[in-house]
Amino acid sequence: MSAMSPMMAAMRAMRADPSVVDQKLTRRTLRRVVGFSTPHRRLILAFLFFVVLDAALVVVTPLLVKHLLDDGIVARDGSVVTWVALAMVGVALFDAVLGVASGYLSSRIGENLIFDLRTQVFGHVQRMSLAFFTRTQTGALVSRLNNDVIGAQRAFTSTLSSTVANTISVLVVGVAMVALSWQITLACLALFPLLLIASRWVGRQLSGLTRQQMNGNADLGNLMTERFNVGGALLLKLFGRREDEDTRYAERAGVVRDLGVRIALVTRVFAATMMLIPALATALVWGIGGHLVIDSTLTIGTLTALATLLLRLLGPLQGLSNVRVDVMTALVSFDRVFEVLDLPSTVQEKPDAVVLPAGSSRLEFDDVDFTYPRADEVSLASLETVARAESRDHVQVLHGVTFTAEPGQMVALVGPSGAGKTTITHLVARLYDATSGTVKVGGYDVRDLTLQSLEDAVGYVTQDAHMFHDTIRENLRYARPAVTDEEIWTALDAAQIGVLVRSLPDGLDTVVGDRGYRLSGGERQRLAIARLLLKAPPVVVLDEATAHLDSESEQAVQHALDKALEGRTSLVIAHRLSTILNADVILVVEDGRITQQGSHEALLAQGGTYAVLYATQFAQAV
Ligand SMILES: Nc1ncnc2c1ncn2[C@@H]1O[C@H](COP(=O)(O)OP(=O)(O)OP(=O)(O)O)[C@@H](O)[C@H]1O
Repeated sequence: MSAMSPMMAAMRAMRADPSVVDQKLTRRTLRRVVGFSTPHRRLILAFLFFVVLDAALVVVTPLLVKHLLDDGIVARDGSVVTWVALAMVGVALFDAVLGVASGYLSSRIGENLIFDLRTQVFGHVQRMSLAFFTRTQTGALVSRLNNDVIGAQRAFTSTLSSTVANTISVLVVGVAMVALSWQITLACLALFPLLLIASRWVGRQLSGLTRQQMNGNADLGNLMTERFNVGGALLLKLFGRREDEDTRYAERAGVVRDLGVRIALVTRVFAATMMLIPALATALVWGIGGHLVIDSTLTIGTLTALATLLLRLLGPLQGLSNVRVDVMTALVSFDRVFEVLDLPSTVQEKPDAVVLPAGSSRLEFDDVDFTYPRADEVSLASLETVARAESRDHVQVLHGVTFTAEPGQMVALVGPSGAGKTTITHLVARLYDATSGTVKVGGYDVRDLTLQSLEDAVGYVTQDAHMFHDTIRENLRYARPAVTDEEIWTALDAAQIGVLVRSLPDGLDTVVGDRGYRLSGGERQRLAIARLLLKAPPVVVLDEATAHLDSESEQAVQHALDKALEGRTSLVIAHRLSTILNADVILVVEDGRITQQGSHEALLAQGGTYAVLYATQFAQAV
């Protein structure tokens, strides 16, 4: 009568990992689960009402059969036969309607719950600091958003309904059977422990095998995502490792295949047992009952009803034997979702944060120290697989960084690789927070500002300017959704990429591939500059492309940049001679410290690191 067959439900429950029962579930988890269900309590109550009614209906048909046999057929009363047969039709119709109604309610509740959980987790994850994303494995996170959310939903639909339905069924059927013949009921019940032992054994086998199978499948999935993204596929080709990859994949796929066979075998053994025990019990009922009928202690109708009821007891009993694992599995899923929801972001907006006045553009670093946060501060161990080993403290990356960029000034950062230039730029828009010292925009400590107003004020163009897999138009509208096509073209022209976009057959509707891959480095950066122009922030942070562009694109990018930085305060990681020549202030970053600062001429006259850097990195471009 329930939507899922008892056999299927039992198998699913057994595949669940029994170790989940050992998990500690706090009252808090339960309270939160109840909290999530509260908005849907009316639906849930209606649903439970239907489930209970449906479960109680289990005994009606067998009792009708008894009536039909004893008072109709044996008593040779045709009207009873007709009446009972019609009643059976009525019960069947009623049951069908109940099934549809409870199915509808169950999916309404389940889908609402998935919706609530999904939107909350998505909203929360979006607001995590960048540190979280640098640590977390995307696959693990996506799986948490998809699988666990669905697992949690099960608690409310299948588990809740099957537990309630099974309990009611066992009670109602049990009472009916005892009322009909307590002797036969007892004899049958003696067989059920056998069923429990069998299902426990299969459960243990299956959960172990299933866990291995899930890990195996995850392995296969990871291998494919790593190898089949553009970067991985490129690496694979460049190193000519096709055969090795074939072997590696075949090995892992082989493990999954063998496990599949073993799981199927255990499942068949279980299915056979599930068929055998009811068959034995039925033989018992007919054997003992048959004698009782001959002795006239029992009517034929009662015996038939008992035999039918017996079969209806089996599924619910089986379901209840696994209820603990079932409920706990669902609750563990909730716990795993809550774990993500509870992870605080290291970059938080203060409750009394103020909005940065429009046009504020003075940028100031005052004695800023910075150490990248440790894994346990920003992420969940369960969302990263490899980084677990790393638990040592990170070394300090920035030491007492102090400088000011007055409104409209261009400040260039130069220094050896790994010196901390990118890290400095990350502190401006609070991608990370300084460990000590202050970063100010427009005279406000960035930690006192609303995140939105700070993000609106600071625009970034990174080296690997990311584009979503969408059209050029949509990628540019990301900067300002209300922008018109005309404004887009103006920005594209200013960024020196208008001609190229016009020459594309689909123009603004051209889809830029995953990570904007179909564009060259220079084109992608110019597109990113157009996006920045549309956003028009007063402060610009720019990481110039290191790749050598041909002189034409070099010039185009240069013009685009001139436009982008015009009238704005900018912090530029400089790789180009013209940038350092144009910069108002150049900061030389070495080992996280600013060791020299001043104009190009002044620094050159000072000698030291700058003079060396200039000679090695920039001067050959002259
Ligand atoms: N997410 C991170 N977690 C931990 N350490 C990091 C992280 N990002 C960078 N680092 C470390 O911080 C130091 C400074 O890196 P940063 O990227 O700021 O240097 P950079 O001067 O921009 O170098 P490049 O010119 O090569 O880009 C490096 O030692 C780097 O290993």
